[in-house]
Amino acid sequence: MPSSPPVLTLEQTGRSLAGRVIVDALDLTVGKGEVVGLLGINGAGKSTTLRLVAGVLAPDRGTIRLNGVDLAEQPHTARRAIGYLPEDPPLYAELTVAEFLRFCGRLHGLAGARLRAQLDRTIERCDLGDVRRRLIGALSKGYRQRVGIAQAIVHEPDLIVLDEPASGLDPVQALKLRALVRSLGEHHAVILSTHLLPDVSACCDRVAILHRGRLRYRGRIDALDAGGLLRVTLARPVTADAWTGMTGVAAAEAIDGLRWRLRPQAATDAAAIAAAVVGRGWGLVELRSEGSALEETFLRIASTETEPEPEGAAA
Ligand SMILES: Nc1ncnc2c1ncn2[C@@H]1O[C@H](COP(=O)(O)OP(=O)(O)OP(=O)(O)O)[C@@H](O)[C@H]1O
Repeated sequence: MPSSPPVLTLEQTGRSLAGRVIVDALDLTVGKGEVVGLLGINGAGKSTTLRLVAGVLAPDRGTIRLNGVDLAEQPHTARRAIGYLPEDPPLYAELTVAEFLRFCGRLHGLAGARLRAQLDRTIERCDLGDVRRRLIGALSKGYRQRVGIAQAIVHEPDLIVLDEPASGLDPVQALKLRALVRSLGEHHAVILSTHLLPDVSACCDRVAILHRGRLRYRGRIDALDAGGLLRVTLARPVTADAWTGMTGVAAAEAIDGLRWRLRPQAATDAAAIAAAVVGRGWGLVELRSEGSALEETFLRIASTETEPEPEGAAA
């Protein structure tokens, strides 16, 4: 957890559109050096939240502060600290990658040697060197997403806002993109929206689960990873009592005589549990992860129709 004050602070932020409350009572912080994932099903309010954060849509209640500056009171100062990749990146198909990024840098007030240096740095960070002279309209979806991210970071903003950055990418491109987001999180505050659990597990430090416009859960990813369930298949039947006291087992539930669902005390306990089962001669047939606590939490929240659930760990 970063020790410096948050780059982004939302306090009881909300917005209605067309007479309907779209997001409400959002309380969230994002600090330098962390990636926060905003997770939610289609229509949960992720894009609306990010539009508010990026300053392209004004909240009608609550506040949003960038480095302590109220986005509503000083929009120009606050927005200088933001880089935004919307769901549909605003790219100019008829420009080359370098031309487009130079144009974006100028819009953010960069010029001369500083602009050239930032251009080179951004192209290198986003791995766009091979295509810098190619027309954007001729690029693959994966490269276009990278150009979208490049335009969001060319001015070195404190806060990077990414709306579904991995959407529509093949698995290889998605992996590369997650690595890029992870690296951006080392020096910036990053908030990204997604409905993909692997995105959150792979590149976020914290997750905020949004459902029907309200934040229903905020917590650290490592805390959720620690609670993942294990499914164990044995060659011989054992009793529930037999699991009691085994190092690393927090709870055990029988699926049938030979299959068990275990909750380990920590992710690293899976190896210890496997060793203990083998040591007891129970005939270990299989031990595998059965969905993470993140998945469990997300699916539980996403299946609620009306009343908000109590919040999980506060971020
Ligand atoms: N300009 C608007 N006017 C009226 N309703 C809107 C407007 N923009 C968004 N909405 C509604 O707000 C809700 C949340 O939309 P939003 O795009 O923020 O969700 P999302 O979580 O990003 O969804 P997705 O994953 O499908 O992109 C939806 O029901 C949407 O129809």
